[in-house]
Amino acid sequence: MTSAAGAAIELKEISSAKCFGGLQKVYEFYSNELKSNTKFGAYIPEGAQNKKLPALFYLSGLTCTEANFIEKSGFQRYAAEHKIIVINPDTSPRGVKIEGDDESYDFGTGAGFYLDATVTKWSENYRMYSYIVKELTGIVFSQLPVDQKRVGIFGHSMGGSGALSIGLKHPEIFRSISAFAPICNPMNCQWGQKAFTGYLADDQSKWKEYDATEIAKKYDGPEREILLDQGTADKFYHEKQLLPENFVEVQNSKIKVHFEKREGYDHGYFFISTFLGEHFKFHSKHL
Ligand SMILES: N[C@@H](CCC(=O)N[C@@H](CS)C(=O)NCC(=O)O)C(=O)O
Repeated sequence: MTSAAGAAIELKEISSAKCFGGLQKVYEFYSNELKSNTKFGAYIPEGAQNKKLPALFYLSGLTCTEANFIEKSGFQRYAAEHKIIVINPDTSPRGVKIEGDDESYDFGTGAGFYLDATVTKWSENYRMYSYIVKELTGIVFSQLPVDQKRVGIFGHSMGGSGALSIGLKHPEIFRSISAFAPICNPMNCQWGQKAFTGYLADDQSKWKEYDATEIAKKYDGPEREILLDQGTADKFYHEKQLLPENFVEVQNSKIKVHFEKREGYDHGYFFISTFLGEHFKFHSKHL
């Protein structure tokens, strides 16, 4: 979808609250990609009335809706300080009732994995990749005061996988990338193998299209510095669901990874909120 098409989509404002001088909003609309209603958060700092501001898209992890990041991270303080609009979508289609979509926390509802499913049962609705890259960007660029030339992406866990893969696949949209405890090499971990088998069947060439480490190996776009934070007490890191070292190893002349291991931090929002300020500083420098 282009931003012109995005302009025609009607957004319903679900809530709006003043926060650090700006407004934390939640919008809902009917997504043509997800064939269902979907919500997203939009934090608009003070000052956006007069000029267009840079924007950051934040992708959440397994089990999250748009609410987790809005309510638990405290990001609004940094977005207000750096004057950055923050957009955060849901993690899957909702309310579409596909058999099996609620059987586990790591597949189906709350676990869209930011890909376009090819398996028939899921392919009508589970199109989170196209939703983010085409539809949501089209809407945001046409309806919110965003400077399209200054847009970055970040995320957590499954959303970190989405941020790394979408950011590297679309350097023309996203100029800066960072991630908290991302699933870096989904083809080689249980979460990823379960999701990719379910959504994409056995075609490994399709899997590679959504695997950040595989995408990085082939990356030939503009030079990118990536900030990657990983807590050392993260149980999913120890269970080898995240595999950040595999991604770091692929660094080349085009991709430089700032890999920060954070002593004693786990996988949750206390970890995210502790290092969020550094991520905003990082994006602000690159946008
Ligand atoms: N529910 C799962 C873990 C899922 C999980 O940790 N999700 C992370 C993203 S991967 C999250 O952000 N959860 C929501 C929250 O902490 O608010 C479990 O019990 O093992």
